[in-house]
Amino acid sequence: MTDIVITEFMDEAAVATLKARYKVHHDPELFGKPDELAGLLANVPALIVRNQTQVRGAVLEAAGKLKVVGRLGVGLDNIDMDACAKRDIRVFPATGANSLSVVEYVICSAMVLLRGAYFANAAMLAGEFPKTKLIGREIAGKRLGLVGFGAIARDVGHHARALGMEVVAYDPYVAADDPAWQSTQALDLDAVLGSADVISLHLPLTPETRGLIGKEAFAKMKSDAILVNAARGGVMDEAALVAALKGGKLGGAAIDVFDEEPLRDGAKIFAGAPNLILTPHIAGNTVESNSRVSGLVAERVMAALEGRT
Ligand SMILES: O=C(O)[C@H](O)COP(=O)(O)O
Repeated sequence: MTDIVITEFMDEAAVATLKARYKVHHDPELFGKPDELAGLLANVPALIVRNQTQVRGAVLEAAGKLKVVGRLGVGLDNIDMDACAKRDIRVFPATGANSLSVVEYVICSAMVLLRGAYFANAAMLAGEFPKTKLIGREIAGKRLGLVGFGAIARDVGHHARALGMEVVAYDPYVAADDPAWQSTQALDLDAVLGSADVISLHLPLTPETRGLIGKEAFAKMKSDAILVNAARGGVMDEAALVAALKGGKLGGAAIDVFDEEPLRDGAKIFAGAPNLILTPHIAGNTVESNSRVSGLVAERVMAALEGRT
């Protein structure tokens, strides 16, 4: 009988650790087969997912013996947390374990877009030498505006300061006397949007944050600002982003997360938008973070199954 079902990719060493002690069913594509998943879960006490598996509705209904969900990441919007609580199912995210990968994605994207020097291969291969067209900007001395000031945002701020950036943030849920504000100026949302050279979103997707960065928010940004969204797609209005880029109202954007993933037909909306980097929700995924995330979740799931936590 299966003890643990894993529905998405997971570091092989961590899977081997689980297999040494438990009967494991690991299918990295199972997230796309909800009926098969529901059929597998009837007597299974532990489920391990990333963010593509929807842990709700029929899947939870079918999982009558489920006690533990391991989440190979930090966002919990793919898991019905209320339904899990009602069923006494404990959910263990990999808090902190992918932060550094997200930090590097944000900083790297901001540097690439500020510098503006890395999209010239076609011209170079055609024999051009566009030296005067590729004079970009330094990151040092620029203002980073963090929208959301949780653990990952703070880590981004820490690294940004090391590069000489000034860091400001908006987060109404962080108390005014929180020590985190000692190194970062708290501003209201409009002030962050209106004054930052690089804006990075670090918000969970909730009814309150859905669509927060829309047409009005883009209108407040500096026309040469860079936007990075490695948080959740629904937080930002994709059509408004494209309009801002096409209208010269925004300097560039790196977008890792989308309203609908994968993009499919939704990809069309981004066609022709300049200075835009699109990536498939991988800001938190590196070889190193996969190892840390998988090791942490494997340990937490085993501890829960063995009554050690
Ligand atoms: O919530 C997260 O931690 C990130 O979105 C990454 O999630 P993933 O590793 O499941 O893609």
